[in-house]
Amino acid sequence: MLIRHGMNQLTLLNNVRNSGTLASSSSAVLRRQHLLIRCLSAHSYNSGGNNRWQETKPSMEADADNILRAITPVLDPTKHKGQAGKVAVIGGCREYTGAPYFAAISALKIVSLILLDIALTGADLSHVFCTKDAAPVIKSYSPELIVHPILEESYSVRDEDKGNVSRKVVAEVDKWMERFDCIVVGPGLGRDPFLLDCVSEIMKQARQSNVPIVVDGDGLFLVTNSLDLVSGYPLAVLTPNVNEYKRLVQKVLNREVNDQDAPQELLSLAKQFGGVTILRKGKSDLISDGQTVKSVTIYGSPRRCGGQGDILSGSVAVFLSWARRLNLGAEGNLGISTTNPTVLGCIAGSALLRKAASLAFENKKRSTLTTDIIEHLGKSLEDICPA
Ligand SMILES: NC(=O)C1=CN([C@@H]2O[C@H](COP(=O)(O)OP(=O)(O)OC[C@H]3O[C@@H](n4cnc5c(N)ncnc54)[C@H](O)[C@@H]3O)[C@@H](O)[C@H]2O)[C@@H](O)CC1
Ligand SMILES: Nc1ncnc2c1ncn2[C@@H]1O[C@H](COP(=O)(O)OP(=O)(O)OP(=O)(O)O)[C@@H](O)[C@H]1O
Ligand SMILES: [Mg+2]
Repeated sequence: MLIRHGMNQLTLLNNVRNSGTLASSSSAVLRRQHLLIRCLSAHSYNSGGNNRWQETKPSMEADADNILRAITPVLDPTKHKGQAGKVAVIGGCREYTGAPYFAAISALKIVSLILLDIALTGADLSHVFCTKDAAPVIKSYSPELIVHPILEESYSVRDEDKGNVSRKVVAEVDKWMERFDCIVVGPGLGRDPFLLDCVSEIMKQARQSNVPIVVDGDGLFLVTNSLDLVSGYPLAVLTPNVNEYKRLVQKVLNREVNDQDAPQELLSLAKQFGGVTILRKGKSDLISDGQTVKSVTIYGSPRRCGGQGDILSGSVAVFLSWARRLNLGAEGNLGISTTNPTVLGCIAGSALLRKAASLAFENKKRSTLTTDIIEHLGKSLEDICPA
């Protein structure tokens, strides 16, 4: 019965997707999909209630599989380059070249999964803006990524040149900004003060252009020290790990992390940030936009190899772009919580990564590496959303 119910939902969603873009679908189809999404979001931890974490924990779990099916576009032979989504990663410096690669290649792999002919359509989908030292290394990992060696660290710029160099860096990224569906700021960015100043300007430009921003890694270090960069921006997503979350709570809520009431604390943090979406990574991933809290507890992997967070940030960038295109809530009759594309993107990204990590661990056990998990992203999506 459960299987049949799942298949009916899948058929419904596939029908919706096959009927073309949502904009061109009939309003009846739209309403059906909205109803489904509303059902998916019916159980959540809402800011209005007095519920406590312990009481609501089971019902907070997002129906991640159905959300993934709802927001993943169908394989479409008519799609041309760029229509599947374009993501840019701002990160990569002398110390870290793996992190931006993991984020960018994950985004590219997921986007490619909905394109029939990657040779014709897959190029130019995933960009990396990094320092000059990091660029040749990142390029050598993958010829499919477009790598821009434009960021500068303090050691390579004289004080008197900093103004000019900064303007050049920002203009170079801005040239591309309109083409991106989302930017990911921070994987392997490092913490050089001059570089971070330039990245602050890039974030301001993205915000001005209404481009969603996923902030991870050292981007969170930057944001924790300059809250205004994302505060009140509904298209911002923060993806803190345990340390990054601790620093955010200390800075914004002015107290230590309280694990006894994790959902309420996350809700307060997102609210205090003016409605940005925060994905708190951990044994289970918790997601809040200040209105609602959802959890993803799908079994992942017991291996904690570095780089899984980077896969997550690249994946969230793609899924939130797809969710945004659905224009959920356009008819104004939806529940507010999980119709937020940034929340949907986080749920989908988290679920996909955890499933891929679990598949990789089945094969590689203790020797599982981040690259093995990336190899399983395709199967992980295929299992939920068959082509
Ligand atoms: N293979 C790679 O290239 C990887 C790089 N990563 C990147 O590594 C960076 C750090 O991420 P973590 O998750 O380790 O972050 P954490 O916040 O857990 O930092 C790790 C430790 O290093 C210290 N630290 C880091 N940079 C510092 C600096 N410039 N000055 C002083 N202290 C510093 C922190 O205070 C902390 O004690 C991020 O940019 C992240 O994206 C990770 O994503 C893992 C994979
Ligand atoms: N204890 C855990 N058990 C199961 N899964 C976990 C656990 N901790 C984190 N994860 C999963 O791993 C993913 C990455 O989280 P993690 O905390 O490792 O990020 P990170 O430290 O930023 O990673 P990175 O090394 O890429 O910087 C999250 O989506 C989360 O679901
Ligand atoms: Mg990280």
